[in-house]
Amino acid sequence: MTLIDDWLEGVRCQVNVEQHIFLEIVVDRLAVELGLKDAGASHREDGTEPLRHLLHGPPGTGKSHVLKFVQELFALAGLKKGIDYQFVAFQATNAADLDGDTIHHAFGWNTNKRSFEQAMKPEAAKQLAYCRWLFIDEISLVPADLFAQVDHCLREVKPSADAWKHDPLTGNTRPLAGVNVILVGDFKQLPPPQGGNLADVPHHLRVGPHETCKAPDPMADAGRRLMWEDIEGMVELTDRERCKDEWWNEVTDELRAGHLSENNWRYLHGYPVEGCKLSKEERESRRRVIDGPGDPRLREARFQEAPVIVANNDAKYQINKDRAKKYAQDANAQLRWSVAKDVASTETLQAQACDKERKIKWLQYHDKDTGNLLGTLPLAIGMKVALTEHIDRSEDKRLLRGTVGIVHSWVWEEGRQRPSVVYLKFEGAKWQLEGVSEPGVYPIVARTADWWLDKGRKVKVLKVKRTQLPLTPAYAMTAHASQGKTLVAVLLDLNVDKKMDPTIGPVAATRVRSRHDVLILRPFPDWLFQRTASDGPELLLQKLRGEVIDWSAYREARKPTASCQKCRQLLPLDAFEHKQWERVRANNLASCVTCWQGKPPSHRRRLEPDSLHKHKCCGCNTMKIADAFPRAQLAQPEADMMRHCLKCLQVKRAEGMQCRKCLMTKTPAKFTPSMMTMPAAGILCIDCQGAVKKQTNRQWKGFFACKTCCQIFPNAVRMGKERKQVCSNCSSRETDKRERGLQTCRNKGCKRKFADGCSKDGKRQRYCPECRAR
Ligand SMILES: Nc1ncnc2c1ncn2[C@@H]1O[C@H](COP(=O)(O)OP(=O)(O)OP(=O)(O)O)[C@@H](O)[C@H]1O
Repeated sequence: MTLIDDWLEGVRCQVNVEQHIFLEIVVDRLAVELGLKDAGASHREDGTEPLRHLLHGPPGTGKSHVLKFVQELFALAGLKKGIDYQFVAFQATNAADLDGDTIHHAFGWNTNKRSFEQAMKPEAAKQLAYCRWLFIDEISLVPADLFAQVDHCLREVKPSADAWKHDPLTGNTRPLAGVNVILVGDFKQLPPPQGGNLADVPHHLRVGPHETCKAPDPMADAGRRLMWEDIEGMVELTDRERCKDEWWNEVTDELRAGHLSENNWRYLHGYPVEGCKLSKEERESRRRVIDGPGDPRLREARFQEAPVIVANNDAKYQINKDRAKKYAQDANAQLRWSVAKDVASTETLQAQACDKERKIKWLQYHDKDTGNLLGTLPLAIGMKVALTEHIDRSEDKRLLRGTVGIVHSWVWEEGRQRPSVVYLKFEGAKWQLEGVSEPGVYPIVARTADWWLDKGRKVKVLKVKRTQLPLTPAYAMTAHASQGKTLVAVLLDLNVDKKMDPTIGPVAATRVRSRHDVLILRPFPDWLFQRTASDGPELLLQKLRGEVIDWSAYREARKPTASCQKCRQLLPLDAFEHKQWERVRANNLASCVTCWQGKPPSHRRRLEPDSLHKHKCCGCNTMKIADAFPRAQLAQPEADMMRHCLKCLQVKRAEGMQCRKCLMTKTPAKFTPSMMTMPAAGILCIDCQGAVKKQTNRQWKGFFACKTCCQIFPNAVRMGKERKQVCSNCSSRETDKRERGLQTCRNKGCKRKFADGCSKDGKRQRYCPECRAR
């Protein structure tokens, strides 16, 4: 038994079973590489291949926790951090928590640019040339294009002589240049704000082998391909270690799945729940939405210091300022404002007046627009502040962006707008600087950064230099910044914009150990957290678990196909015009755009967001977009339990359909084609349709004639008002909503409604008066 085997046995009591399985895999690979074990004796199928694994699990299952043991193991094995192995994360705060580095710094890249041409700093390239292990934490936040760049750079810097770079059988360079890469995170948490989500389905799987169109972002697609094809295995952690509160775990699981139940939503708000048998105390403990600023729970010590987790930077900026003022008031400390100094460049001075008034306006700009330096920074002794820049990357200190400290003291000369130095105290730090009285105290001085007034332009010209302390009050943080953290208590704002990713909710709510550590600052609508996120993460996990995925069914669910009556080709829905696809949805023959217009379309039809909304088919149990279902199936009563997609209906009804009038089961040939898509209660055979037609109007009781398709149906599928009766096949959004005398402007960017009118030559106007005037 080797030393590392002993170590593995020793840590068994400090990690759970699943975490131990992961450590066993790492130990196994390490033993093979160190020559302590023969590759043939490895537990893995192919012991000679480098390890490319994913450590996945919901929030608080101890993914980062287990990485600390890996660091311990590597130190024991004599591996050097930064040379033999690297622990990296995309966000500086996650890197600091891990005692690691940011991906950008480890790879020596500039943070502003992302391209294959971006040159690495020579020192970073030298270090990576020896690297055998790369651990990337919070992988869901890593942009797909950046991951492709990681692969590209590793291939570049690894020397050809590296024993692991090439596959000895094929001679090809291995993915990620043969480095052992462990990705750690949860793809059901927040995706990166830009650069593409790694868990999204790669282009070739999404469009299928017969499509020739290129991926919209080839670099992001390269990253996704690497993730989907070259990461070979996964260890899934499921035991919640951070939070043992069962009810709170149930709520966060519901938020995560996008199915917040009505009962739990009502409990959170303190609304009555029908049939609730819980004790008064239990119900009260479930009420997490506060009554208002006067709620006594806000005065509890843990919530006085708790950060507010918000969706975006604007809210963070405002809350930080307000709470800094409140802190100074409550602590009876003097609040002083450090005012930034802005110096406009010559180009800016030539372009606009940079007088006092303008500069005061600049001070109110968001720090994200002003080089991460606040215009006015509130400061009080004892106040919590966070760094907005990396201050000290040294191994023992790791004072990276986002690290929180407390204002210890400052040197502020009379009449100056900024202190010359602010001393911050970092709790728990063991280091002590020379000439400083206490451990963990670090001097922060003002920095200068450039920002641009014309930030949105391709070539920025209007530069301003800002000097300010790289600090911000630390009373609020975005959900992105909170990901990966364990916090004592949090205040949440869940009433987010509907355009925000719904995963904001579960990420923010899972930072604490129990429901008692959370307060929600205002009521929120339940539907915000009843929206499912993209299906990519679940499919990726299925693939890594080794489950078989039916990709053609996946494609059919996203983009149903139909054959064109003229060219007889099987084409996706965006190859048909809207009206023609509506015919497909009613099981009628339809023509593709090319055959309909007589020439190929200049572009594919863009689908309406409503038609992309997914529904579950009760036949094949697959989530499919609305356009994959006949309108009649979506419009029927209790559609959730009854609806069937076009494909399932065709299979189901091929054998026979029962007529509602004569109650006989007949072959589909005895019905008009559109009867195939009707709910069972709306089916009438051709003979019975004829029989009803022959009756006088008074005897039509129970039946009606559709005003659009003129067929006779049982009343069960009647839609619309008295004089506009249509069948549920023909009912469409537009029919009901169209307003008489108004038409929509054809300009795609406008789409304004305007009163019908004709031009002087008698032709109907296509554009609204504003667009015509332009
Ligand atoms: N086996 C364990 N025994 C005791 N405590 C544990 C164990 N595993 C994790 N923890 C504790 O649970 C908390 C959450 O762990 P950790 O931050 O590693 O979770 P995570 O899966 O990385 O969460 P997130 O997805 O939010 O980043 C930490 O305080 C950690 O110390």
